[in-house]
Formats: sequence, C-alpha cells, structure tokens
Amino acid sequence: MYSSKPNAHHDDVPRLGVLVTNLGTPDAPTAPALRRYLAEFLGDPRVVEINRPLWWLLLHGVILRTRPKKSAAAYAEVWEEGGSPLLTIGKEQTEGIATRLAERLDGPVSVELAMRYGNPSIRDGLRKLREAGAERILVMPLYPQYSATTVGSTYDAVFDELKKWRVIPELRLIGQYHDDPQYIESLANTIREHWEAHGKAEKMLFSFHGMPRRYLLNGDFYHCQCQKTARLVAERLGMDDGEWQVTFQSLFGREVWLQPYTDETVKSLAESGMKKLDVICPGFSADCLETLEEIEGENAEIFEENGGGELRYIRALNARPDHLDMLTNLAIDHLQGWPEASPEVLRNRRDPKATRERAKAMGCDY
Ligand SMILES: C=CC1=C(C)c2cc3[nH]c(cc4nc(cc5[nH]c(cc1n2)c(C)c5CCC(=O)O)C(CCC(=O)O)=C4C)c(C)c3C=C
Ligand SMILES: [Fe+2]
Ligand SMILES: [Fe+2]
Repeated sequence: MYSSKPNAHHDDVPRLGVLVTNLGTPDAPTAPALRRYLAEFLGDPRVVEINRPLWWLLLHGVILRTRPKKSAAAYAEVWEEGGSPLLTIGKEQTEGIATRLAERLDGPVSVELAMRYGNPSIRDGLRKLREAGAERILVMPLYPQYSATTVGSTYDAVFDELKKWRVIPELRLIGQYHDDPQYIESLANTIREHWEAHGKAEKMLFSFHGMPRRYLLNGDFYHCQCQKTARLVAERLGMDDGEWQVTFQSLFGREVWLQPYTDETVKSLAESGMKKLDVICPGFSADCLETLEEIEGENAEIFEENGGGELRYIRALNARPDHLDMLTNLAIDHLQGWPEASPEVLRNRRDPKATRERAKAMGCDY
C-alpha cells in the first residue's frame, strides 16, 4: 500500500517545498552512535563501490568493530553544546534560506533540513513537506561539486522514499553549483576578509574531500569541478599560479584516492621551510569533522611538527549572509519555469477556509 498525506483534501492549497540536504552526522560522539551512522554511510553502495558480499563482511567483521571508537574520539573534539557542527550549521542555513525565500516568493513555501545519513532523515523531511501541503519539491543538496557518492546518493534516498508514495510530487533537483559566480564571490570574500585580518600566507591550499581515483576514471567528474572552483576563486583574487594549489583530504581505506593528498602536501610544504600556510575547503558548505578536526586540528599539527609555522584554516561559508543569499538565488533559479498556478488556485490560496467548505459541499472532503 502506498502512503498518503494524512487528512488530504481535494482542494488543498498547494505549496512549494524545499528540501535542503547535507551528508549527515552521528547523533552523539559515542561509539554506539558512530556504529549506527557508519553502518548506514559505509553500507551505501554509492560510497563504497566494491563487491557487496565481500564489503559487507569487511564492514561488519572488521571496520565497525574498530572505527567507531576512533571516530567518536575525533567527533568529541568538535562537538558543541548544540550538537555536531554540521547539524547546527545546517539548521542555521535552512532557517536563513527559509526566511529569504518567504520574503521573495509570492506563494507559500516550506523548507526542511534533511541528512543523507542519520537524522533528520530524508524520509522524515519529505514527509514533513508533504504534510505541509508541498506538491512541488526542490531538492537542494549543499554540495557545490557533483559526485555520485554525495549528490547521486542523496537522489537515491529521495527516490527510494518517493516510490512508496501514492501521490508523487513534482520534483526538481540541484546537481551542483561549483562555478556559480555568487558562490565564487562568497569564497573570494571570505579569503579577502582573512587576508585583511591576518595578512597573506606564502601559499593557499584549496583542500577538497577525496574519493577513490577509480571513481574519476569511471566517469565521476567531481575532480574536474573541484579544479574549476579553485581556479575561478584564484582568478577572482588575482593569485599567481605558484600561490595556490588543489589537494584532496580525508583518505579512507587502502585504495589510491584523488591526489595530491592534503596531509602529504602540508608535510612537504612544512619541510620546505614554509612559515605560513592558508587552507580553505570550498567543497564543504558547512564546517564539520573533516574541516575542524582534520584540517584545523590534525593538519595544523602536521605543519608545525614538520618545521612549518602556522597553518591558518579559513572557515566554510556556513551561515554567512552572502552564502545564504547565494543559496536562495540558486533555489529561485531552479524554481523558474514551473507553470503558474491557475487563477482558482491563487484564489484558494487567499481564502483556504472557503476552499475547504466548497470542497466539503462537493463531497470531496475525505
Ligand atoms: C569511504 C569512503 C568515503 C567517500 C567516498 C566519501 C566521500 C565524500 N564525503 C564527503 C563529505 C563528508 N564526509 C564526512 C565524513 C566521512 N567521510 C567518510 C568516508 C567517505 N567519504 C567517513 C568514514 C566519514 C566519517 C568520519 C570518519 O569516521 O572518518 C563529512 C563530515 C560529517 C560530519 O559529521 O561532520 C563530510 C561533510 C564528500 C563531499 C565526499 C565526496 C565528494
Ligand atoms: Fe566523506
Ligand atoms: Fe579532472
């Protein structure tokens, strides 16, 4: 049996829904919470694309017995009063986008935050939008660069839920915004502000989350979009070629990942006698474990311990007003061209009570 909106009415006032998504995070910085989160994350065939039975044995037999404890300790270092930074920042971003959309759109709009893994789930986010009356839904993953492991997997989760619904909403999906001029400008703004406050370092690393190189060779163009984002920002700031470099972080497992690796680059720059290094992570729309613990924590230590001086991590765009304005414009761009509501629907929007009564009189109130 397919699921439906509870208390659906024939003449409900249609609403626009926006599902803002990100990767997701554990519910607590503890080993049991990490085990649940990692089982869902690493069990996703888009993330680890190898022979399923073999991976299941390795994941459940080895990785989920050892990694949760180690990861929980790392999460504990960045955990805040409100919870995981990815989630608290995600809530702020969602609120900011919702406020801006309500100001700028004529019709009613509901915005929900959902995470690909963990909570709040994509299933719950979509159901909340349905309950609010959303008949058209824009899915907006906050990943500037497309990758099958992130954006592709988010779409899987959306389709898996929607295929259980009786009335499937009209759907739009945002795939990437890696070269959006306002996104590039927001990154340039944050770098300019950093330089004004702290001066320029000898080099800027643009560090992106990595993935197995095999995924690139099999057609995932994430790598190319990362390169382009970095080049556009460097051009916007008038940086010379030697002043910046793209690297890839967060290596997992034994396979070769996208190179050069951030930690190895940081180490060799320190060994070369560099005293000031800036690092920005433009692929992360919100700060999280991978930026705060890995870059601002671990990599800063690597730099210092190998003879370098100071590694200065430049925070993600998070809930900066220019970022939220950019994301709102992006949503509005992707909402273009949906046919206007009929005059009757527009009338109903103004007077939903009368609409209900009319529907009831027609026997459409079920
Ligand atoms: C196992 C392979 C992984 C691939 C491929 C991968 C791709 C990928 N991930 C992000 C963004 C984030 N990843 C985060 C954490 C994280 N990533 C992996 C593994 C892969 N990621 C693991 C195992 C973890 C969990 C932490 C750990 O145990 O090390 C996060 C942070 C989440 C948080 O709660 O803070 C983000 C964000 C991208 C963009 C990407 C490919 C493009
Ligand atoms: Fe990751
Ligand atoms: Fe490439």
